[in-house]
Amino acid sequence: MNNQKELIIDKIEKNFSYPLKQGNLKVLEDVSLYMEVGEIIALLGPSGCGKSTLLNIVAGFEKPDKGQVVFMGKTVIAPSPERAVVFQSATLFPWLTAKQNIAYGLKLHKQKQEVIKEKCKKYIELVGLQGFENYYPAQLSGGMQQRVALARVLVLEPRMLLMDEPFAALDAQTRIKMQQLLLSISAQIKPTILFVTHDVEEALILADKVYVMSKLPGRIIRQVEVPFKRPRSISIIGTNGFSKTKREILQLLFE
Ligand SMILES: Nc1ncnc2c1ncn2[C@@H]1O[C@H](COP(=O)(O)OP(=O)(O)OP(=O)(O)O)[C@@H](O)[C@H]1O
Repeated sequence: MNNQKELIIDKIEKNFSYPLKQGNLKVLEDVSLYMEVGEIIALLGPSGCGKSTLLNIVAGFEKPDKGQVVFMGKTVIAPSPERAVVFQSATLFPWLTAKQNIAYGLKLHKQKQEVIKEKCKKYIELVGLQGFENYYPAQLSGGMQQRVALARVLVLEPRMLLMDEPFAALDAQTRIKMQQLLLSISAQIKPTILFVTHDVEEALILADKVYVMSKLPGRIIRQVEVPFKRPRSISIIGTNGFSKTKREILQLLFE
């Protein structure tokens, strides 16, 4: 990774609308977002405020009406493995084992067999999937499937992870385990992460900064600095700083 202060995204995206039969639906308005290398940013806002749309624009799936996404000095014009996306549902290939799912992208990029073997081993260990390599997705729990989905993108060593409510479908206990896993991955390989959630606690556990969005059309109404240094653990929950920042964000959301 480059120096921590490098600007990774310079997003000067004025507006974004979806064309509908009954007229354009304005989804985003005057949104600018800046990220530094290794930083975790949470995008938090009410349902339907445009969080996923913003993430899709950064991923290169959608184009802004005005403005641009600049990533490592270049304008984003299409999706790239450098900006890997993790969705709420793991979307694994059901006919491939966990290991084969993880190796798939490397094979597609025509990597050498020994490189595939070495990288799969590294990332299977990183996400804690040892012993489950040869299981098929249907034989794995929801949390394990999300571990495979995470390893499948990490193995491509992207500069940025775009995560769209990746833990929202999991039960509360598994969700906490996955948050701990992401904190540990962040401490070990420091990927830059844009994380969409509508869970205030999740945003505070994971992020360095929380961008709070308004209702539709989505605008960024506040950038909240999370007052906890890294490495961090979920023991920050329940501290005074955590409760105070949570209250501040909830007030913004309900204003
Ligand atoms: N492909 C599309 N065509 C038309 N409208 C869309 C499309 N995708 C999303 N929308 C609309 O754009 C708005 C923003 O949707 P988006 O999914 O970005 O919100 P969100 O904040 O991620 O929501 P949630 O938290 O519920 O997932 C919503 O009103 C949604 O109905």
